[in-house]
Amino acid sequence: MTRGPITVALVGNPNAGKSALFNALTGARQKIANYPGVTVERKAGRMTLASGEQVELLDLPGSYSLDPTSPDEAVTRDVVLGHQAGQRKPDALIVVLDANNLEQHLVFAQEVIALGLPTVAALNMVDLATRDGLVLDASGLEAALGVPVVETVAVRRRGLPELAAAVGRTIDAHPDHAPLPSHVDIVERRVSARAMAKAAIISETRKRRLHRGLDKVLLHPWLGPIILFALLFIVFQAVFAWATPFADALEAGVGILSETAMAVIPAGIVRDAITEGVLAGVGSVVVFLPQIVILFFFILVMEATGYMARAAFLMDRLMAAVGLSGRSFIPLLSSFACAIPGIMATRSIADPKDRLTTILIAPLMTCSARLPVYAVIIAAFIPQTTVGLGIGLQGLVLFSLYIAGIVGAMLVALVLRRSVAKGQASGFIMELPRYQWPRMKDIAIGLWQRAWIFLRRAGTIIFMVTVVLWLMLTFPKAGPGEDQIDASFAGTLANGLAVVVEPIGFNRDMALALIPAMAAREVAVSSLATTYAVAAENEDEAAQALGVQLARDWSLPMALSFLAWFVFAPQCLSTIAVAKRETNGWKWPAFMLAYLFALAYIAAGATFWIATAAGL
Ligand SMILES: Nc1nc2c(ncn2[C@@H]2O[C@H](COP(=O)(O)OP(=O)(O)OP(=O)(O)O)[C@@H](O)[C@H]2O)c(=O)[nH]1
Ligand SMILES: [Mg+2]
Repeated sequence: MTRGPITVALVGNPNAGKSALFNALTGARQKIANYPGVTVERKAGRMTLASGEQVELLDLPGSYSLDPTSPDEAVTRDVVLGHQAGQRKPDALIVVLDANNLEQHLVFAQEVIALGLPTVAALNMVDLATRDGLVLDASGLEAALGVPVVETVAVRRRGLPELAAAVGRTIDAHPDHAPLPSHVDIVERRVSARAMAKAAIISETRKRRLHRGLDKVLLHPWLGPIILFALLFIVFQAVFAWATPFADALEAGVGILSETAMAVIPAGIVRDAITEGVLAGVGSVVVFLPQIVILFFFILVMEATGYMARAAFLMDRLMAAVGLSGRSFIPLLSSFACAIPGIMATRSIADPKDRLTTILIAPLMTCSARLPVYAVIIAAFIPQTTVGLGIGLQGLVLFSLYIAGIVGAMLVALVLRRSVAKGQASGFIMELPRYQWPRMKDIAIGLWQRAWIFLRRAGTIIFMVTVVLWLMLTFPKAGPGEDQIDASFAGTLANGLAVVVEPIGFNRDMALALIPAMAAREVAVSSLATTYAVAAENEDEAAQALGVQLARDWSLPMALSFLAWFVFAPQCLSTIAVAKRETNGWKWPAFMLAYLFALAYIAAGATFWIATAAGL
């Protein structure tokens, strides 16, 4: 039998080091990088076997299965099965395994070996395994897989002659290709991958074992989500419990500034602008700095330790259930800071409908700008009691608001994926980073950045909007016996809007806060503070904390309905603008605006009427 030029193909999971091996074996310069999905098409090169025979070597895109979920995986399947036009089935395969992720990589390796082509396994990246204290048994693995296993370090060219020799021997030993019937399904392959990976370990350091044990618990199908939920719960408890002394100190500081302004600035418009607008308004927002810092402290620690990637892994299943892929997790997670970077991060999502859905639900993740709004209302209306087990009621309510946003987002995604953004969930497998202790310096820098963003917002947009609002509340001046707010420009507008929001329990002052809050969420707090300061009959009343004034003027159902509104209401105008840029038009931002307003209206209304009916 005559053979054409012999073709050997490199296959394996993404990021196994196939392209690095390809370059080392052929002298080519294929792009390699430390993330999955670098190679997206087949590339050919020449390599020389020990016999001096020249063979064609193919570098293929990484793949998790011969049952492809993406176009690049389809390339691999077509080449390996000989379905590629103008290309024979390869004469041999080199399946590349990452020694550090053996269990995961062996799943696909078994599927490849079952094809029955002459196959050699390259146990790659053994240098990293050795560094981490993992020693593997290549010959044991060879017996388990039924194909030669050669240890390699592609980037140091180690094991390459041995690999080429093994390939030559295997081709000679298998003159024809008789596919083995394969009755093994993916679940069985996973089980045997786990057994083989375990059996292949000769020795492992305690640290590595500890990390694996940690993953067993944290990624456990039901224990993992419970731990994640519990952790988040603790975070929100801490946001209230730890922040209180700092927030009180800041509030006292703002109070002192206000008194000083009263004392040194002669009565008049300038003093009012400073005390009612800047100090009452902007000051009421700045006092939430501690809460923001504490929330981001936890987020940064979870990211730095490697836990956040595991949370994404856990969430993948939930996301798939609503038709989203785990790729949406990171954009949605960033949206907890702010929807703008979140929406921009959706660029990493390949599927356009997946991406659109993620953009549309990103505003439902509770951005940090909403934290002051939640915190001020909760502090004013929810008693500082515990509900047993030392669980604070205030933290619990805050946690529920975040959960309400997430649940809302999942439900909306479910609907969107069955209507305007119809599509199937695509699979998502990610490499999990190593666990490590967070570096305090990195955390400190991250916190400083978040704090600075918050303070800069307070000093710019929140400041400007509040001052404009103060002007609109102060003019025109009320006649004798007239209410200053009702007489003002802002009050006139608010009274108009109040007609629309009255059915959901909002009063004039709440309606008034809604419009400027479109510029930045926190402005809802500063505008309430400014409104009450302007409306105050005397200086003592004006000096009262915002919380006291809210508790006096609002009922509990009103407060709850205001909270419900902010869970769903569309975010700031910048978010809408980014959505327009990322979707190339006004259609989707308009849709987003409409559905979020509708949801907010319904949720706030339902909350108000249910709370009222319950006698709260
Ligand atoms: N330390 C070490 N690094 C390696 C080794 N082999 C590959 N790498 C690195 O691993 C990363 C992934 O290598 P690639 O060759 O791009 O992986 P690939 O399998 O082609 O990945 P895809 O094209 O995404 O499927 C790169 O950063 C390589 O430098 C190795 O043996 N040791
Ligand atoms: Mg590659």
